[in-house]
Amino acid sequence: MWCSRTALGRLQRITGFHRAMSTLPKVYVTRKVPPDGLDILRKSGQVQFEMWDSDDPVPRVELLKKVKGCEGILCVLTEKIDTQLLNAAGPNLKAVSTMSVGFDHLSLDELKKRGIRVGYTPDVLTDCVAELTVALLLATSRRLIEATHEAKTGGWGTWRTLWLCGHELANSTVGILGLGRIGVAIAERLKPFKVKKFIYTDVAPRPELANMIEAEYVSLDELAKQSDFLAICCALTPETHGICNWNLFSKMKKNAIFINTSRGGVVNQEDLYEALSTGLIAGAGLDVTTPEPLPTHHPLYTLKNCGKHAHFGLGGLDLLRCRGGRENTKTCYCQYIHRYVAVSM
Ligand SMILES: O=C(O)[C@H](O)CO
Repeated sequence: MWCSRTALGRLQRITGFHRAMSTLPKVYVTRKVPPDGLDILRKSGQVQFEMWDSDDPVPRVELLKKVKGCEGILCVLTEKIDTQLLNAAGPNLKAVSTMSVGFDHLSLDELKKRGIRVGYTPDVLTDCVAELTVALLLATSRRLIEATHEAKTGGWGTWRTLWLCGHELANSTVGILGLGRIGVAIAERLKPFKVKKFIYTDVAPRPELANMIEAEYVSLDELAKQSDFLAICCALTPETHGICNWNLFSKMKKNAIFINTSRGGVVNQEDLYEALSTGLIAGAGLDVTTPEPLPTHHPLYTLKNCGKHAHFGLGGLDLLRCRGGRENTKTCYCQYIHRYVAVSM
């Protein structure tokens, strides 16, 4: 059902001309978004919109039908905004806005070619992803998941000298692949654990960010060789797709802990499995995988040294986000939808 509040007087002030409700630009919202955000869209009087009112993704066939003739699409990261979808939407489409920090599900070249404006939500998750990365890093290096399992299944026998010994952050070198806001936020949180050195790699040095955490720029090879803990924080792009592969793992230290909170696609999972099962690296903490969720019979689930958070998948971030700062997140979403309305006109 298409909904709108015409607020025609306001609309006339903004646009300078009268537009009947039926001619208001159509926006398709591909997922249930927070009510406050939706209210902004509703009250703007600038658009009529329809929303897929569910927490589950809209089926592709339905999506292709619904976007037909729309001027705006407000989507989330499960919707591939590609040539097929843009063709289905047709020439009216002026703006696509995604409620996500990552935008690897958008075909940017195609959008650019068609002159369609793009919005996304940088910053809204910086703190929660940094917290989640630290949580995964500590859980993996301190073997919390393994220890809980042992305690619950009777494996906790007498005290043994080296049983379940973990890996210490104190005096360690922490590597960051892809230094952006999230990488900086992770380093800021890890610093009090007495980390000796932060190193990073990216397409080019980023001195303004690196200075904030006194991080040294190194090559990818050096990052692999020197890191005791390696946090993957890069965006998924054609260049980073599968960048964490055998070549990288084989250069890492045997005691290294690998943490991925970016996108599953940056990791070659077969290579990661080999690296973990043969003891090439000590452990991995994964928030993201390919696919999501990872099938329950996946080999990674059989490994003790793989602290997978992936059964939460991306929902895991939502969970933490709600715990960590619900109000703040709501505000950010609303600002974002506000921006969307501005962009769509
Ligand atoms: O890109 C994002 O916004 C996050 O990965 C969602 O959880």
